[in-house]
Amino acid sequence: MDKIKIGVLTCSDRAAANIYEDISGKEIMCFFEEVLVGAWEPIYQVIPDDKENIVSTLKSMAVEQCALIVTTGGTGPAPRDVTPEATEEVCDKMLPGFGELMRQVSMQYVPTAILSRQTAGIYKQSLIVNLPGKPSAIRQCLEAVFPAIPYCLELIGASYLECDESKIKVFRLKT
Ligand SMILES: Nc1ncnc2c1ncn2[C@@H]1O[C@H](COP(=O)(O)OP(=O)(O)OP(=O)(O)O)[C@@H](O)[C@H]1O
Ligand SMILES: Nc1nc2c(c(=O)[nH]1)N[C@H]1C(S)=C(S)[C@@H](COP(=O)(O)O)O[C@H]1N2
Repeated sequence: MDKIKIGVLTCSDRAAANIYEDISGKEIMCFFEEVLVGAWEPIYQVIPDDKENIVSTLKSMAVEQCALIVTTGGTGPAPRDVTPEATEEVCDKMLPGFGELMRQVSMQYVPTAILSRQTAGIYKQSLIVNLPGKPSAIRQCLEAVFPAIPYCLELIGASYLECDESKIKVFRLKT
């Protein structure tokens, strides 16, 4: 069987300029390494907070057949935070429940969770999910929304994600 491709896109001026190491993108890959069973490969990029660059990178990851594309960073209210706008520009359909749930869960950890405009949506046969830039936000958000991701990928005709049920429970409709 072909390896499932997962796009990991860090949107950060400073990580892209090597001012700090991109810990958050690596944390996303660690999470998938733990919960997925079976072959998968990351398509990983670190780019600055530039809307046109984010739009074209999301599209090229979809063309490379990434079933899932997870972004980190650029979801806040600062002038250069444009990841949600780029995601909305690319997507055919938005899935606002992802952002709603991630903000709700994040509020248990930080009161500033309300500042993230993170969202999710479908572009062709790829699911795009935005996460905040903070390394600690990665697991808090992914653990909350991941259970719905395998079924979502099935509904859009993307890949079948096999998961380690001892690490994470996922929802699938019984057929
Ligand atoms: N990819 C990352 N890897 C490691 N630490 C990060 C990353 N993104 C953000 N951080 C940390 O979280 C803090 C707050 O992130 P901030 O919201 O300023 O980042 P951003 O807007 O996503 O990225 P940047 O400001 O570099 O363009 C940063 O000061 C940094 O310590
Ligand atoms: N789980 C979680 N969510 C979080 C945070 C966090 O530390 N943990 N940081 C908040 C802060 S301080 C900001 S400004 C916004 C946007 O962050 P971003 O621009 O790095 O994406 O995410 C928010 N959501």
